[in-house]
Amino acid sequence: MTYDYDIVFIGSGHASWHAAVTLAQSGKKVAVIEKDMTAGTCTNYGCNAKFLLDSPFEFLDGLDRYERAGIGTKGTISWEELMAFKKREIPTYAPFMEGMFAQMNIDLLKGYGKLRDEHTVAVDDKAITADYIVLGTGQRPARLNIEGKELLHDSRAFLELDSLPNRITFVGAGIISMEFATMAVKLGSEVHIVEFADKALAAYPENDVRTVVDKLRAEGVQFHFGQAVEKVEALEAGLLLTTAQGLVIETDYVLDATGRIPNVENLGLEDLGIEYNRSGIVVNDYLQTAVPHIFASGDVVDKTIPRLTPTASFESDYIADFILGVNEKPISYPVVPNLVFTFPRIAQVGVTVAEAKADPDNYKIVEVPFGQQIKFQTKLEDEARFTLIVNKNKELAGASLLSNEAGEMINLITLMINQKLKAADLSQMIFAFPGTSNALINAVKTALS
Ligand SMILES: Cc1cc2nc3c(=O)[nH]c(=O)nc-3n(C[C@H](O)[C@H](O)[C@H](O)COP(=O)(O)OP(=O)(O)OC[C@H]3O[C@@H](n4cnc5c(N)ncnc54)[C@H](O)[C@@H]3O)c2cc1C
Ligand SMILES: NC(=O)c1ccc[n+]([C@@H]2O[C@H](COP(=O)([O-])OP(=O)(O)OC[C@H]3O[C@@H](n4cnc5c(N)ncnc54)[C@H](O)[C@@H]3O)[C@@H](O)[C@H]2O)c1
Repeated sequence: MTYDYDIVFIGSGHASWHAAVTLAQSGKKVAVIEKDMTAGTCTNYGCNAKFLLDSPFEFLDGLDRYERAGIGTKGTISWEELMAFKKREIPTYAPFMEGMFAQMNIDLLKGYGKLRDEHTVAVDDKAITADYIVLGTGQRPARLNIEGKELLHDSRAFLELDSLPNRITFVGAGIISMEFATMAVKLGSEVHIVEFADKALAAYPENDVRTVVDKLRAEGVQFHFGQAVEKVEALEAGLLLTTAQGLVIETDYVLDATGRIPNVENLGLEDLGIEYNRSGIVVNDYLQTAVPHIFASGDVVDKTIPRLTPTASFESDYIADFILGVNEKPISYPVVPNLVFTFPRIAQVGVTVAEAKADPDNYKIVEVPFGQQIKFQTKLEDEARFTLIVNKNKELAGASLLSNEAGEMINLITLMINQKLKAADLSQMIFAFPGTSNALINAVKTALS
C-alpha cells in the first residue's frame, strides 16, 4: 500500500518538529498539520515569550538587592517597551520555522487535523494518508466553569498585554501565576493570588516555596489560600471576584491559571479505539497508542513526568529514532530538571526532598545554606539555599536549588546525576573560580564525601 506520506504529525510543537526534521533529513516524506501558529505553545505563547519578558526583571531584582545594601541605584522597566520588543521578536520565530520546513521539504498543512481511519488524517475538508501518524496536539489552559467565565483570561492573553492592568488577580498559585505575579508586582500592579489549596507550587519543596511566597508578600502580592472562586462580575469600572468562602476582590484583570488540559477531543481517537483520559493519550513504553503505528508525543501524553518542552523534544527524538529503526528499546527518561521563574528561582531535579524524607534508609538530605555561607559568590542572595539528595552509593540522586542562578546551575546538577559522578571524579576536575557554579560543585563534593 502506498501512502501520501511516510509520517504525518498533528501539531507542530516541540513534540512534533524535532522528529519531523530528523525524519525528513533521513529521506522520509513528512507532513505537519497545524491549526494555529507554527511551532506551537513554547515558541509562540509559552516559554520563549515568558523568558523574553522575564529576563530584564532579573536585573531589576539584582539592583533591588544592591539598593537594600546601600549600593547603586534602582532600575526601571517599561512594560510597554518590553512588550513592544516581545512583539517584534517572537512573531519572527514561526516564519523562521516555516522557512526551515520548506527547505527540508516538510509539507506544512494549515488546518485542523483529525484521524479518519488508521492511515488517514482529515485536514479540514481534505484527506491525506500516511504510514505512521504522530499525535502532538499539546495542552490548552483549563477554564473554570463559573459565573462570568467569559471575563477570565489565560496565559496567552497575558503574554500579549500592551499595558499592564493596575489590579491583577491570578486564580491558582501554580507555576504560571507565580511567574507572572513576580513580574507584575515589580511594576507596581496590585496583585492578588487566589488559591484553592493551602499552599502555592505544591510540587516543589515547602521550604523553598515559603521563601518565595514571603518575598512576594513583602513586595506586595496578596495571597489568599483555601479559596474557591465562585463568580466574576463586570462593574462599571473593573471586575468583582467572589469566592465561596466570602472573599471579595475588586480588580481589573483576572487570569485563570488553574492548570492545563490535554487536547484529546475531536481527534477521532474513539473510533480507532485509542484510549485517553483526563491526563492525556495512553501510550506504551514505545509511545505507541493502541494502534501501534500511531504515536503520541509531548504534553498530550498521559504521563507522570513534567510536561515541559525538553520532555516533548526528548519524546519526539525517540519517536524519530524508533521509526528509523535506530533505537528499538523502550523509551528511558533521564532525570528531568524543572524550573520556576520566580525570584529566587526554584529548580529541582531527580529524587525530591519529599521522596528522600520518606525513604531515609536510602537517601541522605544535605542542606546547604548557600547564600549565608558564601555571600560574595551569590550576589547578595542571602536566602539562596541548596538541598542535595545523596544515595547509598554516595552519588547525587536529586537536588532542589533556590537561587536566581538556579536555572543555570540545575543543568550542571542534572549532568552530575546522569553521569553518576562521585566526589573522587569531581576532585579530578578544575573549575573557574570564583563563581556560583564553582561553589555549588564544592558543596556537592562535600556532600558526596
Ligand atoms: C505560559 C507558559 C510558559 C511555559 N514555560 C515553560 C518553560 O519555561 N519551560 C518549559 O520547559 N516548558 C514551559 N511551558 C510548557 C511548554 O510550552 C510545553 O511543555 C510544550 O510547548 C509542549 O510541546 P508540545 O509540542 O507537546 O505541545 P504544543 O507546543 O502545545 O504544540 C501542540 C500544537 O498542536 C496544535 N494542535 C492541537 N490540536 C490540533 C489539531 N487537531 N490539528 C492541528 N493542530 C493541532 C496546537 O495548535 C499546537 O500548536 C510553558 C507553557 C506555558 C503555557
Ligand atoms: N517554568 C515552567 O516550566 C512552566 C511555566 C509555565 C507553565 N508551564 C506549564 O504549564 C503548567 C502549569 O500551568 P498552571 O500554572 O496553570 O497550572 P498548575 O497545575 O501549576 O497550577 C494550578 C493551580 O491552580 C489551583 N487551582 C485549581 N483549581 C482551582 C480553583 N477552582 N480555584 C483556585 N485555585 C485552583 C491548583 O490548586 C494549583 O495550585 C505546567 O505543568 C507546565 O506544563 C511550565
